[in-house]
Amino acid sequence: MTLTETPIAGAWLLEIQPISDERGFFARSLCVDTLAAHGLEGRMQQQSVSFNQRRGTLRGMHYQSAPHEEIKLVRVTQGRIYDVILDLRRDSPSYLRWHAVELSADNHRTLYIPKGVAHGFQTLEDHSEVFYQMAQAYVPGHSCGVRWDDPAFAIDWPLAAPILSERDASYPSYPSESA
Ligand SMILES: Cc1cn([C@H]2C[C@H](O)[C@@H](COP(=O)(O)OP(=O)(O)O[C@H]3O[C@H](C)C(=O)[C@H](O)[C@H]3O)O2)c(=O)[nH]c1=O
Repeated sequence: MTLTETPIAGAWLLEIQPISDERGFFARSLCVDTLAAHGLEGRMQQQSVSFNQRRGTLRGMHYQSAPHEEIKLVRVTQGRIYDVILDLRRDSPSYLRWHAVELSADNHRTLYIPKGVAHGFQTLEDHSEVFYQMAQAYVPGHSCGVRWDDPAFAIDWPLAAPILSERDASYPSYPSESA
């Protein structure tokens, strides 16, 4: 498994190193000690799955508010997504910067998302399934979000007219004094 830091401080891309033979391959996709050696948390509390019927579905941009901020590992077990992380940590050198990575069942990539960084994605294929592991539990009252299309972030999404939940379509604009 290799780790590459993204332009968002503390967010890392984990890639497998397949060991192939005539049957196919085997690969390590998560190692607590390897993450710890990079100062990252590998011990997860919960895992979830998000199934998305149609290409163009957009979920995000979500995070959990203090004191329940969450560390998240995201990968794709079916299909392909355009995965976006957005730094909302005011003290971060990458504050208000966003970064996108294509995650797919074929590339087996995992994104490590630190506390304070919002997450979202848009599916690039029908029937795309996203697998999450979180180091902190889900707390409904602390589930927050910012607008996918807020000019304060100017995130480039691949497909127009996304399929959105009512909630994701109705977040307020990011307060300009914060920007
Ligand atoms: C996240 C979550 C949701 N739920 C319930 C709440 C709703 O009744 C239902 C759907 O929730 P929501 O519309 O918030 O699901 P998504 O829009 O996929 O939210 C997720 O999408 C973005 C991209 C993420 O990074 C997070 O994993 C998460 O916020 O599942 C739970 O019971 N447990 C949970 O951990």
